[in-house]
Amino acid sequence: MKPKNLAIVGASGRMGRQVVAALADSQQFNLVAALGRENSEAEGIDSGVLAGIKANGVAVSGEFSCLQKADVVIDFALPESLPERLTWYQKLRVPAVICTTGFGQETAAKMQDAAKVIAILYAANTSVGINLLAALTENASRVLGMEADIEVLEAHHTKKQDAPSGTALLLGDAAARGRGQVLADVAAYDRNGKDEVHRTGSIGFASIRAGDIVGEHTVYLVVAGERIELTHRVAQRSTFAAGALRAAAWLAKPQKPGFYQMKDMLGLD
Ligand SMILES: NC(=O)C1=CN([C@@H]2O[C@H](COP(=O)(O)OP(=O)(O)OC[C@H]3O[C@@H](n4cnc5c(N)ncnc54)[C@H](OP(=O)(O)O)[C@@H]3O)[C@@H](O)[C@H]2O)C=CC1
Ligand SMILES: O=C(O)C1=N[C@H](C(=O)O)C[C@H](O)C1
Repeated sequence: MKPKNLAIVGASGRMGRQVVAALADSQQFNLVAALGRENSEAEGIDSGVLAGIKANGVAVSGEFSCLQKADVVIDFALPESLPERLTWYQKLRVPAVICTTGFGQETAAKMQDAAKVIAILYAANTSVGINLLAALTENASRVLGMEADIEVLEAHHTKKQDAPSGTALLLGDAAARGRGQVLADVAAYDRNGKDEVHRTGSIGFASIRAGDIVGEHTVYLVVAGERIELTHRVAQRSTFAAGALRAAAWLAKPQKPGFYQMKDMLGLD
């Protein structure tokens, strides 16, 4: 099959560099644009060199109009400018795998609007294992019902800017759905100073930020006398890059405009 033209947004970041490195020997994709923040220190530097591989001839740029060359984009940039980036994807009709976490309701609504025009796959975590864990969590929560206390613990590196992680929210959402709740109604993010430290039926979140932990998540489902701990650990960031490329290949098949998640690609529903 003819290789697809791929653009990476957030090319200079920890994850962007992993994606660029993973493309070095790709038969599936041609890297056609490596985008980032305007006036970034990385602007003009070869994205291959930045990624620690040999030069690939694609320099980091802040010029989003070059997305017109792309069949699909993978976005691993930060949440602040995600609304503007979504406007570009929509305007240039480029399907997008969005991997950014830490954005609010308004940006989430903007993503749903864009998905009326283009295909968007949103993945808070592109690893296959986490998406299986979400399915297991939903199932366990369904079986245990309101009898279980459910808590999500996540651990990440000290450079991570959002908490709880997008993945913790994905898992909390799966747990809530499993027992017929809406996460926003039952989430407990901060218990410090609260009169009622644990509310029955709540889903609690706790975050660790330490050293260079790539990404670890555990869902606790605790009933009287026993507990289940569903844990996933990522050993290296290339796991996320591989998942994002798999999602991009699926989206560029192409898929119809719409909002997709990893579970759609993996056939988990
Ligand atoms: N879905 C998943 O599986 C995963 C998701 N993530 C998420 O991906 C995001 C990035 O993580 P990580 O790579 O560690 O973060 P980094 O801080 O290392 O990288 C962020 C990147 O975004 C760029 N950027 C910042 N602001 C803008 C902007 N306004 N426009 C375009 N680009 C911008 C930065 O450019 P510059 O260098 O110039 O500042 C940099 O290239 C986070 O939200 C993280 O939670 C992370 C891992 C896995
Ligand atoms: O910022 C990170 O590093 C990660 N972010 C994602 C999240 O917020 O869930 C996914 C992964 O755990 C790594």
